[in-house]
Amino acid sequence: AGDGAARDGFQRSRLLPKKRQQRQRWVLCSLTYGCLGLGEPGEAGGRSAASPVYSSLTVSPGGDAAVAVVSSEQKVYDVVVKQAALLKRQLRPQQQQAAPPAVAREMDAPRGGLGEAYARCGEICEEYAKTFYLGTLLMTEERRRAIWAIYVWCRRTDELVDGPNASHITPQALDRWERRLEDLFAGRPYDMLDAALSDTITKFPIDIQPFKDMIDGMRTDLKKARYKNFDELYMYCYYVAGTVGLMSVPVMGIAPESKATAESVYGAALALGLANQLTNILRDVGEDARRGRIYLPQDELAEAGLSDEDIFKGVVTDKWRKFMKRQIKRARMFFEEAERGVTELRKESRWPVWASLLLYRQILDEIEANDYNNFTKRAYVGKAKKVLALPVAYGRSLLLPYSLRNNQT
Ligand SMILES: CC(C)=CCC/C(C)=C/CC/C(C)=C/CC/C(C)=C/[C@@H]1[C@@H](COP(=O)(O)OP(=O)(O)O)[C@]1(C)CC/C=C(\C)CC/C=C(\C)CCC=C(C)C
Repeated sequence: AGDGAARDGFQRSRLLPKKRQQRQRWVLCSLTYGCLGLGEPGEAGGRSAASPVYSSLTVSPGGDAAVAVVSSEQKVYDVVVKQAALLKRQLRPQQQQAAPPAVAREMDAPRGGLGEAYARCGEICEEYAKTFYLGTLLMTEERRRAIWAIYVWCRRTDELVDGPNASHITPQALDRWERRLEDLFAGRPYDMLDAALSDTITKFPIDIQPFKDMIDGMRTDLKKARYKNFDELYMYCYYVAGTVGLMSVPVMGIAPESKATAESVYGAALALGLANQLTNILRDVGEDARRGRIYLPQDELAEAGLSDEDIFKGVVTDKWRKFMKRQIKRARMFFEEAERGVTELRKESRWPVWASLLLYRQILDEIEANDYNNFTKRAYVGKAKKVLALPVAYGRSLLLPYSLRNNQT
């Protein structure tokens, strides 16, 4: 169903009436302006109504402005629209309407079965992401357990390509992982941790598509070690991190008092995932290069007069500093885009999101403080700064949703 919908989305975006194309383009501009090297609005080369925002927007042979090649942003935006529509209708996709599996019902006792499965998810989450885990403790029990279950599925998926057995992972293994995902969405979990997610999807309107897309991202990671331009990198970041934002919104919930559209909240969640992943990439340039990987837009590297060899050599030069400044600026734009959306989440869900946003964004400051040496130094946010971020995050979580301030929507 997810694949079909994605195809529909692709077709739809090619055939969008002009007005809708313009509206979508505006929304996407707000997510991407500056991201293609454009300056601030009003700056020379900045965003204007005529700015070519999409890297792959083309003009048809007849000269008629048309979206002949759909950009990654457009494709992802179609997913956002679909996810938002599902949430609005509080409709579960067909796979999720299956009755809870017998195995899950038997396991619903607080200490045995499902209770234990969720507890194990919590332990894994605490082990890998302590600060985030602490943040989830503020959420209602049902939401917290659901976020843990999603976290564990994402972590396991990531471990397939990034963990100790990564060198043995084949596309076939990912196909098997995807079949397992389909089974758990159909109420047939394979193991205890899958059972927690299988239960979660019966409680929240979570769609399978972002999960499938994450697996697709891992497939990309197996075969692709270079990204031609930001459009390609954008797609990769959506697959491995933007998807996490889309999976999380139905659980975190939009505040009942919020006047924001579901689309804009999903857009913000996507932006936060992208911002986190771009930051992760910038922090890990040296580490990735040692594995032969360069998750940076090749065309922008070339524009800056840099080559793969320069990355492998790992010497900080003025060219590198200039290149990095541009990349950091882009990542910060996505964080900014996400901020408004966090205020629209349910009050009790905001703290962990603010905490992760503030902490992850600080990694960018640390890269600057290291004079852009991300080849041999790992940008790291110290304990004191981490601790300080928590009350700041808490303070922000008390703020009124942005859509309620001065009648903004
Ligand atoms: C509150 C919160 C942050 C919830 C998300 C919880 C969740 C389900 C996380 C899953 C993370 C995960 C294991 C993803 C697998 C792919 C991957 C590794 C992505 C990278 C994460 C960090 O990785 P890692 O732990 O290896 O990093 P360190 O090396 O330890 O630094 C990513 C960079 C992506 C993370 C993306 C998010 C957390 C998405 C955030 C967006 C939301 C929660 C939506 C919030 C809603 C609005 C409206 C803004």
